[in-house]
Amino acid sequence: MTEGSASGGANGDVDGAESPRPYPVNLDIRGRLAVVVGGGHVAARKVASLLRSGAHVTVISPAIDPRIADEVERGRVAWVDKPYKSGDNLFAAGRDDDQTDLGHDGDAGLARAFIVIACTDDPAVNALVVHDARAAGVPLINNAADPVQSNFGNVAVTEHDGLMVTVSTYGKDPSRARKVKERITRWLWELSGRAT
Ligand SMILES: C[C@@]1(CC(=O)O)c2cc3[nH]c(cc4nc(cc5[nH]c(cc(n2)[C@H]1CCC(=O)O)[C@@](C)(CC(=O)O)[C@@H]5CCC(=O)O)C(CC(=O)O)=C4CCC(=O)O)c(CCC(=O)O)c3CC(=O)O
Ligand SMILES: NC(=O)C1=CN([C@@H]2O[C@H](COP(=O)(O)OP(=O)(O)OC[C@H]3O[C@@H](n4cnc5c(N)ncnc54)[C@H](O)[C@@H]3O)[C@@H](O)[C@H]2O)C=CC1
Repeated sequence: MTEGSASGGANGDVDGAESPRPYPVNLDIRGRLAVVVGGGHVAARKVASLLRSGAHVTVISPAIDPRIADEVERGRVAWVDKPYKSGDNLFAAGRDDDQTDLGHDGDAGLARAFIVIACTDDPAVNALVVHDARAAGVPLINNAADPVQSNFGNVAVTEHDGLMVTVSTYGKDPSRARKVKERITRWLWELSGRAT
């Protein structure tokens, strides 16, 4: 049984009134190591939000989206320029602080991560990353293509004038979450327009 599957995954099925809901929190991840495996469109979005929250981000992928490349260029993201491989010594290129030294020879590569997000376009690789992250004791694990394998889900976020509003569909309809978030954003701007 996969982690969290008893409740349909942390952000999976939440149908009946008796089903447990995901526990909503605001996490302090400043200075924590976040490893994103995959470097495409989805990775670019996750990297941006991890950076906004002050995480130290390492991306493992043979290719990266221009938005990630830009952050690598600016020294804000460490890039391990190769396909994911279990147990690799992932001493991150481009930054030598302890946070991105993911392991020495023999260490499980992901062991120092606080958050791991698997978002390659290969389901087998994503599943392997989730497996390795669990084995390494990583606290927070997300498979962007499979909520049932995740123990947390990403949410749509809008911020305005000291307010943060987050929207979730329990993993069921991410586009709906984005659309509702966009409406809330417009509404918050309208409200603040009236207030002034
Ligand atoms: C479960 C979850 C896992 C997680 O990422 O944690 C997940 C999973 C999946 N998303 C899929 C598709 C898309 N997701 C987006 C966008 C967002 N997805 C986000 C979150 C989540 N997505 C989590 C649940 C959120 C919730 O509970 O509602 C947002 C809110 C936050 C963020 O990513 O930062 C962000 C909006 C950002 C914003 O603008 O605010 C778009 C683009 C769009 O809509 O613009 C598309 C293309 C839509 C299309 O194709 O129509 C697929 C199908 C993939 C496939 O078919 O291959 C899966 C897999 C599956 O559902 O099984
Ligand atoms: N959670 C979410 O918000 C969403 C999730 N998805 C899912 O996320 C996955 C990725 O989608 P996109 O980013 O649009 O794909 P993409 O094609 O833009 O990017 C895939 C990335 O994975 C990398 N990759 C491939 N094999 C790899 C390996 N062995 N090791 C490391 N990196 C590897 C590629 O180099 C590329 O950078 C898809 O499976 C899709 O189902 C899609 C849309 C939204």
